[in-house]
Amino acid sequence: MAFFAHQIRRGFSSSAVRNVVIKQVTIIGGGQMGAGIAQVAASTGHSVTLVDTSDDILKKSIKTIEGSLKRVVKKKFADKPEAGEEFIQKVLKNVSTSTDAGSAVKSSDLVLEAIVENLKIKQDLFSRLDKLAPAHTIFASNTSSLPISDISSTTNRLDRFGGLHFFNPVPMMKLVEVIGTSSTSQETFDSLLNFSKVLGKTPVSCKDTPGFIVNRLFVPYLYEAVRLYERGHGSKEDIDIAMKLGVGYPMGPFELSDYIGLDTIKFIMDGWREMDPDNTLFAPSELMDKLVAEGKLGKKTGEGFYKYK
Ligand SMILES: CCCCCCCC(=O)CC(=O)SCCNC(=O)CCNC(=O)[C@H](O)C(C)(C)COP(=O)(O)OP(=O)(O)OC[C@H]1O[C@@H](n2cnc3c(N)ncnc32)[C@H](O)[C@@H]1OP(=O)(O)O
Ligand SMILES: NC(=O)C1=CN([C@@H]2O[C@H](COP(=O)(O)OP(=O)(O)OC[C@H]3O[C@@H](n4cnc5c(N)ncnc54)[C@H](O)[C@@H]3O)[C@@H](O)[C@H]2O)C=CC1
Repeated sequence: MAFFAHQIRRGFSSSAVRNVVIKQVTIIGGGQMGAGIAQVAASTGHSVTLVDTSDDILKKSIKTIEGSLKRVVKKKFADKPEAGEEFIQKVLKNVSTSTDAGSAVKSSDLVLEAIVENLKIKQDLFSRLDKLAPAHTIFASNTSSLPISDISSTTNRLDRFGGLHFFNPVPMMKLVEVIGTSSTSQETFDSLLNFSKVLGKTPVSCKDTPGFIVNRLFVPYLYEAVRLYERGHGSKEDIDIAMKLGVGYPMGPFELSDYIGLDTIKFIMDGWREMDPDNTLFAPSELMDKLVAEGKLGKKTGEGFYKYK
């Protein structure tokens, strides 16, 4: 019975199309995440089109991919530098770039969006692409915090829409959260799970709830670390050391906040507070607000909780 209910929830029907085997991938957004996802997809034999708003940005994306591939190859092909170089060239051949999302999606099995974390902009993008992509094409978002059902609501492919949430840095982090809404079909969900596995990642199944699994637990933790520091209960350095050596996290909460970007973390928390103002887990932090207002957003601006220049 439980199994049956699950199938209904995912919109399974006997006439539904079979699972889509994902070979051609369009990734919209060539920033931190999009470039990383493109690299991993191309490294695992997919044909990737990376889309952004300008050729200059796309040139930077390819440079990032090249730099990251060099780091991967240094380890993977430590004794065979020529094979390593061959691997890099092969991977780069699998990636093409475009500033025209509409044309790029026409031959795609999967359109994965990793653009700015703004609901309206994501909705507009998918609404436009919905009219241009083939019927079988699956749409997915890499959003950190927005409901997938809100992003998909402007399309007519609710059954072929899900979430694929990767982690930064994508080439190193093994997890992918696969998110199904109440309309995502079982076939779509399975295709996304399979795709994650083919990328060499470990997928976990998530509901379309705020922050899915990881961010729902981790964003309040990062904020509580800042509040603990604000209360004068520990220095930033000691809190970072404590979490690294006490529970084995690779980065302490202040290092990780700077790495992700304080604006991103604050944006997520502000959104959740708006939805649930009485939840004390979502309480603000004066220091976080002040640093973001001053443009001290972390590593990317040279200063956040720590200085990087
Ligand atoms: C969650 C809160 C809310 C956020 C909301 C938005 C965010 C999200 O929605 C979800 C997220 O992504 S949350 C962030 C998740 N990521 C983490 O927690 C990263 C934690 N840090 C680490 O795992 C390691 O420090 C790390 C792997 C980064 C680096 O390793 P190490 O600490 O050992 O330092 P390194 O010496 O620099 O690196 C060691 C070797 O790792 C390889 N590597 C690192 N970055 C790479 C990259 N980008 N590409 C390819 N290879 C890379 C590399 O082999 C490096 O060796 P070298 O190249 O010789 O240095
Ligand atoms: N940074 C992180 O640690 C993580 C971020 N995410 C999510 O991934 C998404 C992207 O994040 P980042 O890569 O960090 O952002 P980013 O700012 O590094 O890159 C976003 C890219 O999208 C491009 N872009 C914006 N609007 C566009 C449009 N309409 N069409 C084509 N390209 C467009 C921008 O030019 C930029 O290159 C966001 O939804 C974010 O919440 C998810 C996991 C981790």
